[in-house]
Parts: sequence; C-alpha cells; structure tokens
Amino acid sequence: MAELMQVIRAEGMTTLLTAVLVNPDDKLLQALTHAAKPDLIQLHGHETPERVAQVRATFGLPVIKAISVETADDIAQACVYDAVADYLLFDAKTPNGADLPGGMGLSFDWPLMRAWPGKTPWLLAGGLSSDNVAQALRLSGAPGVDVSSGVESAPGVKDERLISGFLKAVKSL
Ligand SMILES: O=C(O)c1ccccc1NCC(=O)[C@H](O)[C@H](O)COP(=O)(O)O
Repeated sequence: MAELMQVIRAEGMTTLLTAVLVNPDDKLLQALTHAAKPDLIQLHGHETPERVAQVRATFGLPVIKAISVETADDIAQACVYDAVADYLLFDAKTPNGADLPGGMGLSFDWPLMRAWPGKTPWLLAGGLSSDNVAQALRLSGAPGVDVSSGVESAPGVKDERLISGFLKAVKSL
C-alpha cells in the first residue's frame, strides 16, 4: 500500500477511498463505514434505484452505482439510476455463472456509451489497460475511467509499474 501511494503521489494525484460492495445489507455497510471510513461507496450488485437512494441517505456518503453493460439496451435501462446515484460506473457484464460481477478484465463495445443520455457523472470500466485506455476514452467519450485487472501482475495483485503506466497513459491525453 505504501508503494502504491508513492506511485500515485509521484503522478501528482490525490486519492479517495472507495468501498466496493456487492448487494450489501445495512449491517455490513454499518460495520465497514465505521471501520474503514471510506469516502465513497460503490454498489456493484443488483441494487435497485430505491436501495441506492436508501444507502446514500442512511450512510451519508456519495454512491457509485455500477451498471453491467453488454448491449445498448443495458445503457438505456440505466436511466432509472440517473440522478439517484452520485456517479455511474459502466462496466462489462460478466458471463452467467462467473465468480465475480466485476474485475474480470472484460470489455464492452465502447461506442455504445455515445448514446447515454443521462446527466449523472460517469466512469468507464472493463478490460482497460495502459494499451487501450486512450482508444476507450476516444470511442466512448467517457469523462473518467476505472481499472482493476489491467494494473495487476496476477489476479488480485496490483502492480505499481502497471499503475504508473496506466496513470501516465491517461494523463498524456
Ligand atoms: O475488482 C474486483 O475484484 C471486483 C469484485 C467484485 C465486484 C466488483 C469488483 N470490481 C469492481 C470494479 O470497479 C472494477 O474495477 C471493474 O469491474 C473493472 O475491472 P477490470 O475489468 O478488471 O478492469
């Protein structure tokens, strides 16, 4: 973690701590927000717009709602979260039966995001790396990005060299 913070500071960036959770109940959220004091909560499961609003109101933190995307219809249906979540994270849909709903290095068709009509600030995620992030930003029009496995040297192992390369690729645009 110390090395990671050095890399981020060396790139002249600040950090916010985001708690990423899948369909959490209030008990888990209570324990986590108390123990880790995150700056944001990311909901990466099947949370309804009502549940997103409830989490926001109950815990007093900004909420990022992840939207799983495979087709244009998935993006159109995300309108129900517009102005409910503080941020939306458009991520690739994982296959049925996958172990995780995110962090799998899968991409979706980036130009589909050009049809997103919402007003909520949003991020693009899914299969990004220093090699493709410029193209992803250009094709999707995303105002920001999120990355996980593209900066890992092995599953779950973040790599400071890959993180630095990713940050440089984004900052050079
Ligand atoms: O990253 C995980 O391991 C993960 C596990 C369960 C739910 C969500 C998870 N990640 C959420 C993210 O926001 C990832 O950064 C996003 O899915 C992009 O991942 P990747 O395609 O590996 O860059």
